[in-house]
Amino acid sequence: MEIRHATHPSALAALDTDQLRERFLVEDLFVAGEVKLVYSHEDRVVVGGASPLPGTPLELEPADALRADTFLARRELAVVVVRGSGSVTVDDTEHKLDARDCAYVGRGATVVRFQAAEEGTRFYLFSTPSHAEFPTEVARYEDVDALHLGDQSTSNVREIRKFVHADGIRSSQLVLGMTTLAPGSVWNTMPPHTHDRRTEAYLYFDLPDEHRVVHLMGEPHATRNLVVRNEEVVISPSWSVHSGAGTHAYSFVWAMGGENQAYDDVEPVAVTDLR
Ligand SMILES: O=C(O)C(=O)C[C@H](O)C(=O)CO
Ligand SMILES: [Zn+2]
Repeated sequence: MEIRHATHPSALAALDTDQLRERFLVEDLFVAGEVKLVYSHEDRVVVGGASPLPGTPLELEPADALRADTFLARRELAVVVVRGSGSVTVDDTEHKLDARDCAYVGRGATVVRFQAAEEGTRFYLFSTPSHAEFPTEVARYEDVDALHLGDQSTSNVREIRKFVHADGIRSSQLVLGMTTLAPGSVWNTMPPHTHDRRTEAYLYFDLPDEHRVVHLMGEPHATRNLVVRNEEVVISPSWSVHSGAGTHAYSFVWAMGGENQAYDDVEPVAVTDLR
């Protein structure tokens, strides 16, 4: 498991492009036949990718950094299928998942196993510390209500689906959903925002290989950008704006952990105040 330390916002100005990417961008999360994990000290979130080959399941193992016998001894986990289809087995129960479906696994589950039903299946993992037990649940993409946001004139028509949240699948602190841009729309999260009480990670997916998302981060008065490929993650500390424009439409999984689960507890930043 890779470890990433927390960053004070004042450090940002001195970071060159490579250093900025090393701290906030997670590349190469999906490697065939492997589970890859990155532990961030920003709210102690873990992002990961499980990419099993058909017929060879992969298990979620505890890592040294957790000092625990099982990965979920003191944590909770959400799993989203970003490519292909398969299943997640939690202890003795197998949950079949299609593309874009989400499974929540609560604290205390001992065995979590990923199986691919087809070549190229990829499971995105997001985990936070947990101080209470909640049951394992599955949210099917098609069954989750879509919130329609944005406008064609501002190139940000998009659908937001909340999977794990205060009024959906219950959790200790984890909140997760998915946003999909309409064809021709490119901007997410406009106006951008910060949320001092939560760290957030965006996993961009369904972006053609020859396209990129230019993701804005940093304090609103001093933004920096990360050029992001398909299936890469940006970690946004609580002080960082997060918003992006693609050279093509795309989807992303947004996931948060921290002080509260209030989706609306944000500090919006007017576009005209961005620098
Ligand atoms: O496009 C959007 O707007 C989003 O998806 C915003 C995210 O849900 C978010 O940043 C939640 O804090
Ligand atoms: Zn946010």
